[in-house]
Amino acid sequence: MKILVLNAGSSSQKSCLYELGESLPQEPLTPLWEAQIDWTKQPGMALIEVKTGGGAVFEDKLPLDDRLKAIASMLETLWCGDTQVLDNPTDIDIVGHRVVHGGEEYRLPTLITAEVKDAIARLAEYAPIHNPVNLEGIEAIEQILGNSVPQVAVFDTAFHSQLPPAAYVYPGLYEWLEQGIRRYGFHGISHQYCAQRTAQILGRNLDSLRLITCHLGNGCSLAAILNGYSIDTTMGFTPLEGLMMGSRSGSVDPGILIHLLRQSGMDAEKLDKMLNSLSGLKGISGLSGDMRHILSAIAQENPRATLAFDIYVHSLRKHIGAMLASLGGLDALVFTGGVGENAAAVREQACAAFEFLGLQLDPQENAASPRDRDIASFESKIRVLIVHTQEDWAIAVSCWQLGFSAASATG
Ligand SMILES: Nc1ncnc2c1ncn2[C@@H]1O[C@H](COP(=O)(O)OP(=O)(O)O)[C@@H](O)[C@H]1O
Ligand SMILES: CC(=O)OP(=O)(O)O
Ligand SMILES: [Mg+2]
Repeated sequence: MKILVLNAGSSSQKSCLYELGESLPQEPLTPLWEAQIDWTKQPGMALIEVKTGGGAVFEDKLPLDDRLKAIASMLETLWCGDTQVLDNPTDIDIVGHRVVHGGEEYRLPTLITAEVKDAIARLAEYAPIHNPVNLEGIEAIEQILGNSVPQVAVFDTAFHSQLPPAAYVYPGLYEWLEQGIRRYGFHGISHQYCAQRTAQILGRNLDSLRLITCHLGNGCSLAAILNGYSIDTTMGFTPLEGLMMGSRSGSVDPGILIHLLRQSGMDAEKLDKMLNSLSGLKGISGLSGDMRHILSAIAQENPRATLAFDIYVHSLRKHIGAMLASLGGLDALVFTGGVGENAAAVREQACAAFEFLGLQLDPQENAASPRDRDIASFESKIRVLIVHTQEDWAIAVSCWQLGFSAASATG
């Protein structure tokens, strides 16, 4: 089965093609083809990068005015040119999409229909920098590949759909809950994949493990995972709550928002932009939301970059402490996402706060940032792992499990 995966983020559209046979391999497969469009790296331009399992590469630049055209150009490299891996677009059996907000209704991978698309559009109100671009990917496939290929939405909220009420009900008005204002949690595809991979790496059963998974990418969240179930998480009704992030504030006193709204000239749109796009590492450093830029500015003794890093670590430690309390103990702390997998200084400083529990990193292993490895010292009472998140692979597996093929879907 040939499975195309689209993972749309606020700044990029990533895509992979996997081929899966009749049984699921133990380890994630390397995609036959991988591509990415970066919408923000160069102002006014969409940068396309493609590589194949066979080592072919392709790069292109298109004006940003027509995003659909850029997506079409990216997908064409599947069946044309040096990166060709398919004879024909109709060779694609199924397309899987990461969809960030699935609300209360969508708790399982779901075949996309007009009704599902309406729900994704409706929920864009709560995930304004995510759901619209997820929908854009779905509509691009409809236009480029037609309606005969089945499309599946895999929701980032799904893994957290069994949180206990005390973790998902906000202590505001009871009516909030009746209106669907509750904690949903996000990055579920990544948290679930990393939990399963951790159990595999440790040679333990997931159903007897207490884990905290730290997804630290552009967006950042933690999950407290008990016996394979998410029982608490730091993101909430929207992907804005919790940890300090690249350009998002994470949790701030809601009184600040009331104060800002009362100030002349401040409205919901401006607040949205301020909290989602101009805050976090970017807002504090005044430089960038990219941890690599923050670390190099710290090396140049930039005081605002240092402050941004210190707040990031403080927020991370504090929220790990909260997840620890929800779990009542911990077998392994897991780092994933671009920052979690690569920034040794973040892991070192976060872990230092938990030495009193007998958690101890192996400093050399930590400095080397190895993928899918236990980096705790031999004596450590809590294991610490780096797991390379593979959301696209997890989406492909969900599609495979749904058991669709172009043949069965079209009868
Ligand atoms: N070598 C590195 N050292 C520190 N941070 C890194 C490194 N590589 C990537 N990052 C960070 O990872 C972030 C992106 O993480 P990623 O998981 O790819 O994000 P996304 O949420 O877009 O999927 C970047 O903003 C960057 O700060
Ligand atoms: C849900 C979310 O924050 O996703 P991302 O980290 O991709 O922005
Ligand atoms: Mg991501």
